[in-house]
Amino acid sequence: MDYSAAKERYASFGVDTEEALKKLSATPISLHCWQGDDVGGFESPDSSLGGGLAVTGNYPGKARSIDELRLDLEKVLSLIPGNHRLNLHAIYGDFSRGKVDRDAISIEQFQGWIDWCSANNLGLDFNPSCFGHEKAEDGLTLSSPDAGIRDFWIAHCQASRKIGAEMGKQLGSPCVTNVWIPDGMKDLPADRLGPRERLAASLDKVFEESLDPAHNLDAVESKLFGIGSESYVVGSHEFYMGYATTRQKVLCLDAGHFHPTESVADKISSALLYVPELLLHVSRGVRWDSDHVVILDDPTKAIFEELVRCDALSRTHIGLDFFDASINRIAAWAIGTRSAQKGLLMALLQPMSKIIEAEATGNYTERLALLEISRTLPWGSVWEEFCSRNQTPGEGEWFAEVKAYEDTVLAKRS
Ligand SMILES: C[C@H](O)[C@H](O)[C@@H](O)C(=O)CO
Ligand SMILES: [Mn+2]
Repeated sequence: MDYSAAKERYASFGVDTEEALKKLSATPISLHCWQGDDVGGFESPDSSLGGGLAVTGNYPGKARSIDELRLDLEKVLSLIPGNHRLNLHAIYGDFSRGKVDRDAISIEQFQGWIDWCSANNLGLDFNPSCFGHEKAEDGLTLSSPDAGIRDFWIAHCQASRKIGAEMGKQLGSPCVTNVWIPDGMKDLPADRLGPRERLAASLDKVFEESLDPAHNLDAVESKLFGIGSESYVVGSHEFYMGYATTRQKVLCLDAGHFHPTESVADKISSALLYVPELLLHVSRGVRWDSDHVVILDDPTKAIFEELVRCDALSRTHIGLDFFDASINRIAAWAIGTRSAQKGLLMALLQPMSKIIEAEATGNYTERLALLEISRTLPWGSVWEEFCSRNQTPGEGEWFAEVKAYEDTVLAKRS
């Protein structure tokens, strides 16, 4: 079906496709840099991941330097319609002028990224990297019983916020600086309270300096468990829900950080009542926090439906969090980002006024019927129109471009 026919079909359900396209266009997705090199970073050539994170696969062509990562990101951006952001971890700084430990990083290591983002019309988000470091080897950082270890990671997170604020200032768009720590225990802890008290105190120190929210927004991310923290995670959902509520921080919901049967979408409306803003890490856990590439599955669609139904797009920062080294990494980025955008578009195209009217009048039969009917409305034609208006390849075209890039660029990386 061509776009004008699709537009008419949607209009018959009271949906304005132009309005949906406008909203989709105004919603950036923050592309996570770490899909490009399996969360390696550029601190040292022999970096190890740690922190309960795992990347499997050995597909050829991973980015080995900042230049290669930027080249790959430029390719990915050409395959994704709209204007977006880059989400950088601290380990992706430019350390070519000499190693700087995490507690001493400054804007110096990140100015190159700011300049590149500015040239590519991208906003920038940031994350302290509290893993893959000798001071995180026992799996404890901000909640460690060792004050020296805590102070080191507090300094790293403080430095990261300042870098985030400078990124936001220079690029004219607030940087979301998201704190995630791996802290937890493999086996049953005797003391669950102490580490949480220490984490809250450490975070209060991290956030002590007030920074202009026009430049930096603080986010905190919970987790259910990781490899080596199966029995106890200090920064659990309840911990951060309480922390973000009492300190009015941005709450990060990672779709892989909950029990597989829990609905992340259902958490959105509750969290919005208590925290100022949300950060999403759109991800796909397969049985656990496996960080599979995002696809247009039901949990992903449900998250975007909730954002639209809660009218929460202006209070939500959408980021991605997956890393798959078993498939072409450029394709992984393109599939995941385009799927997130498609999920959002589908949600924006739902005949909500009719569905809400049915619900308000107690007509639950019509509500269910409309939800089912909306699944087969021609959203794909509206998506193709969005790609074409943004001079990006449509569904039938983008993969050939990835293949060509693999042959001409990735295959030459040994
Ligand atoms: C790289 C990590 O995925 C990221 O920092 C964090 O967001 C996470 O989800 C850890 O499981
Ligand atoms: Mn995450």
